[in-house]
Amino acid sequence: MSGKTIITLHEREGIKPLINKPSYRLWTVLALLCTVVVLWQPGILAVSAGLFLFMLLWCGISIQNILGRMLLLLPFGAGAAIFIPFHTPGIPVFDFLGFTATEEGVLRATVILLKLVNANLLLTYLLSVTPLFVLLRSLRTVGVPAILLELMMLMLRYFFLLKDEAVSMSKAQRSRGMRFAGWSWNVRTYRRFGELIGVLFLRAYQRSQRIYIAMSARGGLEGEMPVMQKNQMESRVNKVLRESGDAPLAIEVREVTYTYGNIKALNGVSFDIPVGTKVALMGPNGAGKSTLISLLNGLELSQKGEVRLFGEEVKRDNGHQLRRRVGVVYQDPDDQIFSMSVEEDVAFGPRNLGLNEEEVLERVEQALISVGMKEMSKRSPFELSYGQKRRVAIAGVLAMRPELIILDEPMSFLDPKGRDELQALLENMHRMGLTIVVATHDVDFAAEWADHVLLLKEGKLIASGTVDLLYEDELLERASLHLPRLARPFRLLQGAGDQRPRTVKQAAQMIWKLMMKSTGPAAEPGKLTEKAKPL
Ligand SMILES: Nc1ncnc2c1ncn2[C@@H]1O[C@H](COP(=O)(O)OP(=O)(O)OP(=O)(O)O)[C@@H](O)[C@H]1O
Repeated sequence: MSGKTIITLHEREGIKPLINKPSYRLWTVLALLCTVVVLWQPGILAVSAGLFLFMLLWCGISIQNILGRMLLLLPFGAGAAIFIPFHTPGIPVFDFLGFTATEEGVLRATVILLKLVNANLLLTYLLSVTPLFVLLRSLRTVGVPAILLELMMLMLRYFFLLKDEAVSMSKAQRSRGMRFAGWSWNVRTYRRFGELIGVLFLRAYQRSQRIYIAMSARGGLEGEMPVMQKNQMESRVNKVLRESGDAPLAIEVREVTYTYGNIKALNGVSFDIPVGTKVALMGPNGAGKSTLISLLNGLELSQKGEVRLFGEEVKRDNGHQLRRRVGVVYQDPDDQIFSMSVEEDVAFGPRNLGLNEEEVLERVEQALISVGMKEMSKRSPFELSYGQKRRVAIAGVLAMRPELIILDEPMSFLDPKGRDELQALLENMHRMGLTIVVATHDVDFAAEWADHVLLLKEGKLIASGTVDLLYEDELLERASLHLPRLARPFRLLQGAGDQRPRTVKQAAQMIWKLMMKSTGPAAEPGKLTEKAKPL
């Protein structure tokens, strides 16, 4: 453990907690703190300080860390050492600058200093061996109200958020030549610094709004929905679907319009998505994809038209119930993760469903296994890589066991291996029976993965259908997309322009067939067209 570390976010190797159960640890420290407060014998306090120091070293806490925390005592200790001996009546011992220190005063100052040292050692032990989120949870066992703990967690999240925003802004500004050199700042530097602080709070505010939406989407702000209620609702919806005799539809969007002020983000959009479909939602920047996602999740309500999820119209009063059947994974995982450990974060949604702790833990384990993050369950999410955070965000949604899952640009910032793994995970989720909607700009991924494509442009649905849409040049042009890479070589080969390989395997088979067909020298299939010939 580094000498700088004062609190710990996750369990660290090499640190022995001495008392394994965090709540027992907390109770023991509290009991010892009370004992230290009531003791007035300097001898006993000195011995206990020695014992606590030995205990800390035995636990594996570095001496730098202990000394670092002792420095925090300096202002209080100095106050006790300077004032108390001279202000306590009793037998005089020595004079200093005209003030007389008394025997009782020296004894009292020594005792107070020893008490401070003991308390500091105990708190160092507690904070060093107990991850912060575990500590906060164990405060429940000493009667701290749950709401207060939630508030503390959120405040901590806000603190980390500000820190992250400050670090990324400072990096971005320094990379563009900004410098805060030394103490000799000029007016321009102060002005820039002021702007920086203002923008920092604005960004943190915007991010906290997004976190609020993500919490709300996982039932965090609307109180518990008992599982019974959810089951009852499911059976009611399924009954409606059975009685209607239609193919079950996961999503029905009818003439939906949504505006921000005078900007029409969605304009008369209509489509149906049957249960179990893999949908790619595509379109250029500003097409209205994110707005549509907010409507599908019931976070926003359409101003005209209607949205139905699993046969039930999304309204203000049932939005939060339907939302629990629809999981959304936002583009930036930092908007979605707010708890102090991976497992706490994944457990957030199931706890809001009112499940018992055993079932919550079972769901958390399953969700973490399915995204390959079981090993990291105790880690702090804020210390993970971007790809790992995205997996945690997906696990958090999977643990809610939704029937429809919507992912906003899930491939962004992932390395090629991460993309392959995410695609495999999406396939897995689909096999589990989920309907999946992925908002993406990645045509190659959409062509390979999706069953159905929705093309949006300037708030209008310009096409809805199978992935064949992704091979229609005119549509691609209108939607600012390009032909899937696997199909491009075929456009350059005579007689093969209509080939639409979705996977590398299909492309290889098509090439093989073309090679088999190829016999004569002139216009045989598979020969390069004029366009493709080298000059
Ligand atoms: N909060 C907002 N206030 C005002 N206008 C907004 C707001 N959010 C989105 N818009 C506007 O609504 C339109 C649709 O935006 P939306 O974010 O839904 O598009 P998108 O397809 O998700 O874009 P991108 O691919 O860039 O994420 C855009 O013109 C955008 O400027």
